[in-house]
Amino acid sequence: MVGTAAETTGLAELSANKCFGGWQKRYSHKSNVLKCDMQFSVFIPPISDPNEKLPALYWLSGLTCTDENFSAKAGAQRVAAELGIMLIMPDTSPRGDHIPDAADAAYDLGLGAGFYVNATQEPWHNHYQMYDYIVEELPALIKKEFRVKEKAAIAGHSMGGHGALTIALSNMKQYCSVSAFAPIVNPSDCQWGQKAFNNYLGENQKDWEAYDSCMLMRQQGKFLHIPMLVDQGLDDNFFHTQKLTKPLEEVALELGYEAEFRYHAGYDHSYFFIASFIESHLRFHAEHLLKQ
Ligand SMILES: N[C@@H](CCC(=O)N[C@@H](CSC=O)C(=O)NCC(=O)O)C(=O)O
Repeated sequence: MVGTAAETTGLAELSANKCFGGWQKRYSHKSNVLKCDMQFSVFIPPISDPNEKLPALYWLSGLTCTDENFSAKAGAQRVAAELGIMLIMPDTSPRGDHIPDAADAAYDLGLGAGFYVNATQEPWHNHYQMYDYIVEELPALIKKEFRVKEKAAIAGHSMGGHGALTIALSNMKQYCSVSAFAPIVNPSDCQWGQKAFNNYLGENQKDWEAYDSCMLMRQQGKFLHIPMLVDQGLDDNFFHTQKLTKPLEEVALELGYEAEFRYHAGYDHSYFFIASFIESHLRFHAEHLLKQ
């Protein structure tokens, strides 16, 4: 189907590499939401029945990443091919010379650090609408260009784990399952999150609650449930300082929200950690994706 609606979406294929019987591909397109050209990567598993809709998993990457870190480093394609899961890997911020960046080009604000929020503050709000891009614009494009099942799974790492959890907890009917590696779960109470939220959302901390997993689980988790898996390395140097994983587990325990939190001795914050456990995340999501 790719290419048939290229004129209307501005979708262009940048690269295609055969991989485990499927295809690793990269596309660019015009984003109306972010007001810039964006790139994203996909892995399309080997397809036996072209009429069947593919189960799809969105992967949200962390600070400094593009759409390419996960496809190059996580080693997810072999198991995604076996399970027949399509992987969709967006970029982490709007891109281009006209896009505002941190004044000092800091790695934790601006380009590569969109935090999956809809910014309300100058100079960010005109382009930094990553929440709407991930929840609405990109899925609409994917559904137009590929045959995918109605509900997707969503996963991510660190800032991307925060994105996956907040998006899933706010849109439990759109996603079938969520998982995260070393997610920032309480951004309102750590340096990375406070810096981003002060800049993108302003000083009123009430406006931060819609993007804080702990707060969202308290608000939504009493009434609704989405299957959740979280992995955390115990040698992760950001574990305590950036409020990764543990505060959300505490809320889940308090509410009786069923979710699996796993801690792994010796693992750090890197893609080596992700590569070590990505297979079980894919199998976890496959179970829920294939129920549709
Ligand atoms: N450069 C920074 C840390 C940057 C970093 O560790 N980025 C992680 C995500 S951290 C949270 O969102 C990452 O995925 N990097 C890309 C990679 O391919 O490893 C520092 O020096 O502290």
